[in-house]
Amino acid sequence: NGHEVRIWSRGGKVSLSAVLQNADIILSAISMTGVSEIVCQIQFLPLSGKTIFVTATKGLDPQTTCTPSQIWQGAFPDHPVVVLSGPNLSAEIRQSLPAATVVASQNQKAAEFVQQVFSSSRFRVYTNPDPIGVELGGTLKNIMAIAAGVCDGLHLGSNAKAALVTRGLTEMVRIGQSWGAKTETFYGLSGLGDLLATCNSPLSRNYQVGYQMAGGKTLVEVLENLPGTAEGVNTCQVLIKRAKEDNIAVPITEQVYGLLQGKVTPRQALEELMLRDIKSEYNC
Ligand SMILES: NC(=O)C1=CN([C@@H]2O[C@H](COP(=O)(O)OP(=O)(O)OC[C@H]3O[C@@H](n4cnc5c(N)ncnc54)[C@H](OP(=O)(O)O)[C@@H]3O)[C@@H](O)[C@H]2O)C=CC1
Ligand SMILES: O=C(CO)COP(=O)(O)O
Repeated sequence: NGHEVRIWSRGGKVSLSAVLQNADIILSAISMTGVSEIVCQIQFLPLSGKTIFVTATKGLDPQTTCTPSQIWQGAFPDHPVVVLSGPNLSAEIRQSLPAATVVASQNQKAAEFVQQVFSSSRFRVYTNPDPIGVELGGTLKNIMAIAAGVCDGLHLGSNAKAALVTRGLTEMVRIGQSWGAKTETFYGLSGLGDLLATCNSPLSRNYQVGYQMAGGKTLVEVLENLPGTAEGVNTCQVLIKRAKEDNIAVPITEQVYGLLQGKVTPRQALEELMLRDIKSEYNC
């Protein structure tokens, strides 16, 4: 959009301090494993008092189970933090194909500023006042995308896929409700929207993990050749721990966890889900 953009990565030659100097917006798109470390580094650097942080990471911190925006906000309580999340497969964005996304913050003015900065004829940006809901949508759908990859890898058909994605959304809503997110957020772009994109696209790394494991590869073999991060693998571990503590039913996540741990085969995971106690659609 004609803005001055400075990019930093740990392998580059520019210093983090020079890149951040007087920035209106600092957008972090690093994988979950690096978030706490970068937050710590930035805490010691001089920033403009007006800087807005935007976080695009989709994951949960293994130690604290915090979301990335909670980590940023905890470290920078006087700066607005905005979550950017949506059905945004990067290979399609790179081709200038049209896409939409959500920017969410407790600070409405900051969200509107970020919306203005990022909106273009190829990228339609909506604001939302529920950052935790938007963030959890993008994060939890990664587990469902692994399951969807398994479903397609086993050639289980369209009925099975529709059932999985729909029950996956129900599971995401249940977790979100327990963590203080708004239910309606999960029916928007950052929830259902991202779920549809990643559960149906081989471009999704998380989908690829499930698809290739259904084809007989181990997790280690899949990750060796995967381009980039499949956040769902770590998110699944963190969520299992947190769901146990909070007593939330997460049947699909449990089967994905068993699969990733090598404790069940894709077919066994399917059987477990199909043979659960029969119940009302409204019950978990
Ligand atoms: N908000 C959205 O709509 C979307 C969000 N995402 C999310 O964005 C995040 C990144 O995805 P993606 O770019 O595909 O992943 P990649 O694995 O391709 O890239 C991860 C990046 O994080 C950097 N990184 C990791 N650890 C550290 C660290 N300790 N210090 C500094 N940098 C670090 C890596 O640096 P290096 O190259 O040096 O290893 C790399 O540049 C994920 O959480 C993903 O889920 C993805 C798509 C859309
Ligand atoms: O979050 C994404 C698109 O919205 C990217 O999905 P993957 O991380 O599964 O590739």
